Amino acid sequence: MKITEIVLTPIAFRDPPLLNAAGVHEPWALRTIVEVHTDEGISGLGETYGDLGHLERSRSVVDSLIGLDVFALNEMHARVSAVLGGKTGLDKHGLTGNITAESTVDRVYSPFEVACLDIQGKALGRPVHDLLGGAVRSAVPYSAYLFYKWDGHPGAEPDEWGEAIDPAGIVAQAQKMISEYGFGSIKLKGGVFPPEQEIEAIRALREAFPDHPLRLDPNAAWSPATSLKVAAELDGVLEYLEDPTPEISGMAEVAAKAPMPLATNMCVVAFEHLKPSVEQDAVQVLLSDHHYWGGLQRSRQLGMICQTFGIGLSMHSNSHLGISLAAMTHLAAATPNLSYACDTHYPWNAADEVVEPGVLSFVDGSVPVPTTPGLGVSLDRDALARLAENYVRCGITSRDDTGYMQKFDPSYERKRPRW
Ligand SMILES: O=C([O-])[C@@H](O)[C@@H](O)[C@H](O)[C@@H](O)C(=O)[O-]
Ligand SMILES: [Mg+2]
Repeated sequence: MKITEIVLTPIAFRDPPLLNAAGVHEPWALRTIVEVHTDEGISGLGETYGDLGHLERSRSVVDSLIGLDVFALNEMHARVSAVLGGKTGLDKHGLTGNITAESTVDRVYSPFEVACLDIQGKALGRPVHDLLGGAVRSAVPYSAYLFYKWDGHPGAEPDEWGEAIDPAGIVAQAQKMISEYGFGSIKLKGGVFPPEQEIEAIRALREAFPDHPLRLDPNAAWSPATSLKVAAELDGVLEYLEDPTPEISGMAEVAAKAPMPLATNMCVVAFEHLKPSVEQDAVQVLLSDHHYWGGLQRSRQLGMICQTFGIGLSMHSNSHLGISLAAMTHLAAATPNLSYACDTHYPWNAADEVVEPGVLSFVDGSVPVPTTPGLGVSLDRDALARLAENYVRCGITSRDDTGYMQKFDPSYERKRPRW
């Protein structure tokens, strides 16, 4: 079954003013929707980043993939690598860590792989998780992903989530999200306020939700010494502490004395980072993410590597829509050692969905695994056209949380570590 055409559509969807260690989310989040068509009339979907650099790199490989068999995924990876020729991508916001030339290939390749698995599944009449070894769970648990936030974008009406800039606001946000989605675990995005305030927020969450596992992720905003102080304060409270400090060596220094496991989606983001991390025992839980670990099959291989070295497995998320949610759910369903509830930004962006309703839903904090052929989702063409129009009109071409924050606070600087 040969690839005859590939269509890449950049889109923009509304995003609330979520605060993080790099600044604040802009009013629009960007993604690219990938459609792969074949000579047998079967098409597949992928979803990836929308930043211009990534979009251009993705566009640059399209011609080399035309004519390829949709089962020839090793060859597809090799062709993407050959076209990119060692180019390395860069995230302006810097929240996804040390991107390398190899992981740039994996990032570009990923949505094409997902679309080909969607096609393979449709051709075989089997869901994508069957192509990954079969589901070991019928529903995938996700966590409530809390953010400090403003009540709305400056100059606009307050959004439905309201303000969250202190422990009471964070607890109220958790209550709303958990009552709507039923999540059974909670992650707080930190690195926004001085660590003492974020410790207070975690304590308030513990009091309000005595049985929910809790995580805190300051995106490397703390020095190793600050990280160890926070870790000692939150001993027995966190299931893991995510990226307290920059770099593998810094994480190793903290991990040697911290009472809880350390997790990352920043210092180990490419296969070449695994060896030094394992040698230094820097990370006890890895957050996988098929968008940058080279698609679903490579993420399964990552799962096996983690199992081999006794590293726990969780899943990272950026702002995303339903094609990504479907892919994440199939992958998590078919990854036996994925023992933590996955992250998802979905509640923040669900209002602008690009797939037809009915397949994906949250039941008690979990997404029931789709059982129909392929990913199980199809595009809502009207929504795609609307979101593509947003992209053209919104004027944003690369996510820039720091630049957006500086519009309101010109003295704001990005510092890592800040405390
Ligand atoms: O969207 C955000 O602000 C997050 O901070 C995101 O960019 C991170 O990549 C991510 O969710 C994380 O877990 O570090
Ligand atoms: Mg993180």
